[in-house]
Order: sequence, then structure tokens, then C-alpha cells
Amino acid sequence: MARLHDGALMERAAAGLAAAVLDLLGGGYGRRVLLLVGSGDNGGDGLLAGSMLARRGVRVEALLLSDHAHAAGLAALRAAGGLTVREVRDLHPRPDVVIDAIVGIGGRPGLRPAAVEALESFAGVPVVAVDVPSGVDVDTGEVDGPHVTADLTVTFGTHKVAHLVDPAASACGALHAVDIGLDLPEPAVEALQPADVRRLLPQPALHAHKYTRGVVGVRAGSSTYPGAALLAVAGANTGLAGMVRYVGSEAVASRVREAHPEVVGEGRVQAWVVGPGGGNDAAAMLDAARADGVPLVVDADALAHVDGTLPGCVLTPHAGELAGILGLAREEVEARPLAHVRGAADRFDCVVLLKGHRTLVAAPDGLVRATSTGTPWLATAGAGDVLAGLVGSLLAAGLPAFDAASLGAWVHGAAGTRASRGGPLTATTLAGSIPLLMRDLLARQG
Ligand SMILES: NC(=O)C1=CN([C@@H]2O[C@H](COP(=O)(O)OP(=O)(O)OC[C@H]3O[C@@H](n4cnc5c(N)ncnc54)[C@H](O)[C@@H]3O)[C@@H](O)[C@H]2O)[C@@H](O)CC1
Ligand SMILES: [K+]
Repeated sequence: MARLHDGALMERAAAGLAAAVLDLLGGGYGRRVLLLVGSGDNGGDGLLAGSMLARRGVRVEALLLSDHAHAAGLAALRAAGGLTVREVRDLHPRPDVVIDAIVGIGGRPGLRPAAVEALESFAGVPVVAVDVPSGVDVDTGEVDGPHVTADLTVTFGTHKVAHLVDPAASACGALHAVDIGLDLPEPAVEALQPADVRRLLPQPALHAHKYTRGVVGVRAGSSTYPGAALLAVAGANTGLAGMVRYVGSEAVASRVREAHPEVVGEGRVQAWVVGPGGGNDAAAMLDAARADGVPLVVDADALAHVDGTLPGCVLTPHAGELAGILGLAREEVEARPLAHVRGAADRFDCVVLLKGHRTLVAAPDGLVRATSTGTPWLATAGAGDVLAGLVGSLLAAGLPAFDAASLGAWVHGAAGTRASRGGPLTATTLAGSIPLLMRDLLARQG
């Protein structure tokens, strides 16, 4: 901002927005676009993009929702032949696309009645949000009152928290970022990209042997839930660590050995995975694992027994489990996931991985990584057990807890998408696709 004239940034933003809208429309001439325009620079972006679209033959109408509108944007739109109106009833029928330029990063959460009325009048028409869907809380991802639900969000300079954190992230639709040449500080919320994952992924050294690659131990499963043991072991046994140990009842252990002949019994480990399917044994599993003094992944039934602090460890709750730990209602965690995952990481002095549509991983210092991979098909029994095992293997391989958890969440989501190919998947096929996903990633190295 210091180096660039305001107008230059807005020009770049508007050009990127107009290009994305043309792409969505499949052309310009004869198409109809409605702009919903608020009082600030977000409205200015919309008006300026509207002028660019009008020059490409698009019939552009702007509904001005405030007495003030960005003056230069307004002049540009009118000069290009765009129309402006102040009432919904004065608009032509059904546009091909609605552009939400009501508010951006300067907006307060919620929408005014005139904006809500306009959005309701054109329900069913695809919506392109300018920078963020208006009405969401940009810096927390929270939602308080009415907001736009977009099919496409075109953002500028960098992703904002609302693009990465639910519930706002779910209102963004597809995301398209336009580089406008900003110099940006380190973010407090980040999302790993494939190149980051390749850099962080543990790979065997030239003279590696199984012990130098790390040994991960799994304490999971019970007579009621033997499958959880098999799936947690499947997640741990994807070849990222040098060896997997399983500790549990002989009945479950023999089934684990049958399914995974590489897996061995009790001994020294560099990390433990505790809790999936543990049932009534979960407290004892957690105590036994804690006694070793190595990093832990605490999942499922073991989460209810966490107390004190667990430096270097990872908790992997879903919203209901985190609510249980914090003594809150599930809905409260779902409404403010970023605040609560950070609160839990601070309270237990460990990394907390909150599973969901956008899995969040928080470190005790407040840094958060949001997971951008995954598919709703991953909401399937046992997928969480696989994730716990996977994170455990990354811990055993020597990654710090924050990297192990965020890398595990990314790989888990990407492997799920790979295995799903747009259709259903099971936890077993998910685990099987993890090494294939990593092979694809590493093949693109360099
Ligand atoms: N800062 C930057 O570097 C750039 C900003 N740009 C655009 O500028 C936007 C930010 O512009 P502004 O700071 O002017 O702020 P906004 O345009 O986001 O909104 C602020 C205006 O909306 C009003 N308002 C606040 N909450 C409202 C609500 N809930 N309902 C209705 N009106 C409300 C305020 O009174 C104020 O006039 C960005 O989101 C982006 O679209 C781009 O042009 C690119 C460069
Ligand atoms: K907007």
C-alpha cells in the first residue's frame, strides 16, 4: 500500500475480478450482470470491474445499496454504458451472475435489510463475491447474522481468515486469488501448499534403517471396536515411519498381525497413538503411553482423559469431542472453531487438530494451519482412526508436533480426494491411497 497508488491496486483487483467473471460466463457479449454495490472500496472494485465487463459487451446494472458509492468507479461504469438503480423493482429480470460488492475487508458482520432483499430476489442466480462473501466476519471466519453465500469468491493480494476457516469458508464457494503485488507480513493462519508438503515430508536418508526412520506405537481398539485398531495401524503403517508396534489384547493383536504382517509387539517407540476404539481401556492406554515420555497422538476415547499439559503432543478431536473437553456445547465450537482450537492449544500446551470440513491445527503460540484438501466423502467411519495413525507416524519420523499434525491433515485430505475421485470411499481405501498420493507428490519434486 505504501509503495503503490490506491488506484493502481484497485485497477488490478477489478481487472482480475472482471476476468474471472468473463471466464465464469464463458464470454461477454449479450451476458447480463447485476452488481450489488456498497459504500466502500469493495463497491469500487465491483463498479470498476463492471465498467470493464460493459466494455466487453456485457449488459451491466448496478444496484446502489448506499447513498455513497465509490465516485471513480461509478463514473467509470456510467461512461462504459452501465446502468445504476437504487431499487430492486427498477432492475431488469434475471441476470446471469450477481456480483456481491457490498462489503469487503472493511465490513462489519451481517447485512442490512436492503441487501438481504436484493439477494433473496435473485436466489438461484450464481453469485460471485468480491474479496469475501459480504456479511461474514473476515478476521475470524465467524458468522453473525445474514451473509452472502457465493459460488465463487475472487480475492485480492492474499487469502483472508474467512476463506480458510468455517463457517465462513463454506460460504465462499470456489476461491480465486488475484495477485495485486502486495508485500505481506507473516500470516497468523496459513494453509500448506503442495511445495510445502514436499519440503516437510520425511524421506529416508541414504543409509537409513528402520530404527533411524522412527518407530510408531499404536494403543487402540478393544473387543467392542477391534476395527479401530486395524485402521489406526493402517494409518501408521503407510511406510512413513520405519516400523509400527501394536499393543493391545491378544485377540485384537492377532487380527492386527493378520492384516499387517509387518507390525510387531511392545518395545521402544518414538511416538504413541492412543485412543481410537479404546472404549473403557482408553484411560489405561493413555497412562501407559504417557509413562514413556515420548510425543503422543491422543484421539477419540482417550481425549476424555486428558488433563494437565501435554507439550510436544497432538490432540485430534472433532467438534463434539473438543466441546466435551472444554465443557461447551458442540454448536459453540462449530460457531467459533478458530477461537476454540487456539484456546485448547493454549490450555493444554500442545498442538490441537480440530477435524472438520476445514481441519484446523493450532500450536500453543497461536499459529494455525487450515487444511485446504479433502472431500465430504471423508466423513466415513474409521477415517479419523487412519488420521491419528498417520500423524503418529510423522511424529515418530521426527517432525515437530505442529508440522506432523498439519502435514498429516493435508495428506489425509488429499489422499481422500485421490481415492474418492468424486465418489464414495472407505477408511481402508483411504489408507491404501496415502502412499500413492505421496508418490505423486514426490514425483513432481524439482
Ligand atoms: N486495501 C487494499 O489493499 C485493497 C482493497 N481493495 C478493496 O477494498 C475493500 C475494502 O474497502 P473499504 O476499506 O473501503 O471497506 P469495505 O468496502 O469493505 O466496507 C466499508 C464500508 O461499508 C460500510 N459497512 C460496513 N459494514 C457494513 C455492513 N455490514 N453492511 C453495509 N455496509 C457496511 C462502512 O460504513 C464503509 O463505508 C477490500 O475488501 C477490497 O475489495 C481492493 O481495491 C484492492 C486493494
Ligand atoms: K463482498
